[in-house]
Amino acid sequence: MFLASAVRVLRAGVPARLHGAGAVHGGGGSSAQRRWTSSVVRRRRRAYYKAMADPTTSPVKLQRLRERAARPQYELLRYLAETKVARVQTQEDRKKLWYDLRYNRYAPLFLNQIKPRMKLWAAALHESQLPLARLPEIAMCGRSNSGKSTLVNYLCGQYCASMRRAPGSTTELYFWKVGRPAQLCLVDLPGYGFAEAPDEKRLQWTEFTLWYIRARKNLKRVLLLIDGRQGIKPADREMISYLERHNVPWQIIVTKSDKVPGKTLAKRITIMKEDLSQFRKMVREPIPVAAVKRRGLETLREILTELKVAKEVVKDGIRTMVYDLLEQRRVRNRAKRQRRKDRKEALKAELETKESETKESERAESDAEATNLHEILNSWGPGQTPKAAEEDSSAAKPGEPKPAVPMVSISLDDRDSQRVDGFMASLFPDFRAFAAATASAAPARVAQPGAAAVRFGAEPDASADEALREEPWPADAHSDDDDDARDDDSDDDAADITPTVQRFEPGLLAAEAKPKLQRFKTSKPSKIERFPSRVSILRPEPRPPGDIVYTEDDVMSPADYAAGFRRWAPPSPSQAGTGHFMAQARRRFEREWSMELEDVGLARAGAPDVEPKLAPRPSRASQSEELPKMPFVHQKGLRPIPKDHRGKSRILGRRPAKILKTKRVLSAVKALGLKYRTIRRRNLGRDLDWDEAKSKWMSWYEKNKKHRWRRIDLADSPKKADVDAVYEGHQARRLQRQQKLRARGGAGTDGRGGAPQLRGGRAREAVAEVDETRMPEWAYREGR
Ligand SMILES: Nc1nc2c(ncn2[C@@H]2O[C@H](COP(=O)(O)OP(=O)(O)OP(=O)(O)O)[C@@H](O)[C@H]2O)c(=O)[nH]1
Ligand SMILES: [Mg+2]
Repeated sequence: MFLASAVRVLRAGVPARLHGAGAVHGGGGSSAQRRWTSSVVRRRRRAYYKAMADPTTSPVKLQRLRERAARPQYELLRYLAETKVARVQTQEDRKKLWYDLRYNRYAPLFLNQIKPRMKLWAAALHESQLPLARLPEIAMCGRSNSGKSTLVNYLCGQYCASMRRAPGSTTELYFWKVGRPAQLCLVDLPGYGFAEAPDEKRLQWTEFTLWYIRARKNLKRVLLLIDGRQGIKPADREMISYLERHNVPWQIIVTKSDKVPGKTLAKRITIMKEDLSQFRKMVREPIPVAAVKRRGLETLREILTELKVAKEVVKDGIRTMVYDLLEQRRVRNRAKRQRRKDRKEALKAELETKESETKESERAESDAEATNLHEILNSWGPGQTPKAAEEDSSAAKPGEPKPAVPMVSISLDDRDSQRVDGFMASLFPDFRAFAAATASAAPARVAQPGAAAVRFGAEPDASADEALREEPWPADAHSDDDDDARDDDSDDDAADITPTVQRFEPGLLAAEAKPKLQRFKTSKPSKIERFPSRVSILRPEPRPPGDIVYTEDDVMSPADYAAGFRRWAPPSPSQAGTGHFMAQARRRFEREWSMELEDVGLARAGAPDVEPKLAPRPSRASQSEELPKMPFVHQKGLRPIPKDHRGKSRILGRRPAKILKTKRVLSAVKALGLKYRTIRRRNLGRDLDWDEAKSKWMSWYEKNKKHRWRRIDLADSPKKADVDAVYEGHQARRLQRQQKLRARGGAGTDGRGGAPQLRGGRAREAVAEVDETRMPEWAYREGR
């Protein structure tokens, strides 16, 4: 009695009783209970430590012992008890679940949308088939049959991705856009490990999946799905180390939690946490979910909602939401470009103001000079620099003849040109004719803005003109250092008096008057980098050649071995065994990535990479006549294709599907379709029993849910109290039936508690009565 109650407490996994008044921590409960529990735990721990010390213990056994001895985290137990993710334990919970699944509408809130749309965007098995990197992507990754497609479906409350009991249902990368507007992309990856597919295909998708995970830039997170019943397997560890190596953020989702008792699940997750705490790219702790029971998905939805794309851009007082990564990037780049442009313009404006200031000051100086031009010309003598002339003029005696000026450089602007022209003409009568001749001889003489040089002299000299042409006019006679040298040169010219007159040309000056802002010219890149039109890849890394599955990071070095790390990886190649390395790695890869299947042992036995353990039982047909080994439907019937005739025979159909499991339909009612007959009834409820009315309601719901949601909203759903009554009725009838069977079976039971072995007419009777969905497990097993 006491033992039973203690077991019930443990099974229920109720934290209040277990820990608050707990069996483990003490306090509350009877002392006997406390002693009993702790001694069990102590015994288990002792067994675990002993097994650890023993080097011959297999890792599987060690793991099992560790799980038994582990103490589950209190928070986890609490979470499981609150969310009811784990296997149901009480009748009340079972009832509630049954009701929820049957009658509660499933319209989850995900990405702040009710039952968001789920649209297939692309199915890819090659780089060129990948969709544009427009949305943040979340990849579902895990071994085959771990429930990836199911999770994608149930997260959105839709049933778009195909799910199957057999592993290998997903053979391509499926990109599902979620939401309207789409805000997230869920990627359903094919599973690794054993799958019902040819080896070549399997390796192809594994390789492409690995490449995708490594190279996709907008992959925000990888959800690594672990089957709650099996825990982390070597293949999962390999995947984790792969993700760590390539810096991909990941987190673990423990699926099919509804199949594991709460306490076992809590222990398993506690151990998982302990083992995985060292990995730096694990973004969150493992989350248990039971997708088909719709439990524990809310937590995951919240986490994924954080990763959705929805950026707010406010411009000119208008708020816009951007639901696209590329658009986001474009907006960001545009803003960046605008900032750069603004900065450039500010700099330009600053420089212009500086330049105009200098120009102003120069003009002020030149104006001052121009007013004194007559005085200067009168005061300067030949062969003198203006400076010397100034010095001389101070010492010159009044009345003495002043020397002529060989050359003067004066800053002028085009308004002064007329004045200068007239002035020169007054000085030299033949100035105009000479200037016209010079202009026609050398028309393109470059004049500099803000500065004009005037040379005075008796005769125009061709050689001097040549010299002038060679020597460009100073760029800026007043500011640049290197132009001082040129000034000196012109002084030398002045010394061997070759005076010549150069006409000041206002037109040229005006054309060149625009300041050239050379320093703002940025060198443009020869090739403008654009977004790639289809794929975006983090690095332009080449795909690995088809055959290489392992790199040196994948192997276990002797140092690793000594430290006890990465025991699951193949050993690194040695001097002696280099040639065999790849073959060995491949073999190991194949072995480790094959998974333990839940209930398809038959398929496993036939799989090419595993030695068949059991010979398949010869069927009656094969005993009587020899069937061809590879039957193809041929023109002339079922026959194998002869090797040498390949290509000549016409294949009309595919090989028949491989049967993984045969399930006997024991319910005659169901087999004959009596209950679910399709005869149409006009009756809207009268004369129908509850089951019929309910199925009618459900079919009406199915028919209307797509386009007439409002009608459904307005209609009432079945009342819980009625449903409860029906459920109770079910249970009672079932019990009755079982008792009847037991009583009738009597001697016919197989000694295992009431599984009857009936023959002939009685068996048929029983078959007609027993509901198939409620049959115990033994009824499905092979050979019964
Ligand atoms: N009880 C239970 N069954 C589940 C759960 N999730 C998935 N399953 C079942 O597991 C089986 C496999 O599911 P899938 O979603 O096809 O698995 P998968 O990982 O996509 O498999 P592959 O595409 O072959 O890699 C289906 O029969 C599902 O009903 C769960 O949370 N609870
Ligand atoms: Mg799938």
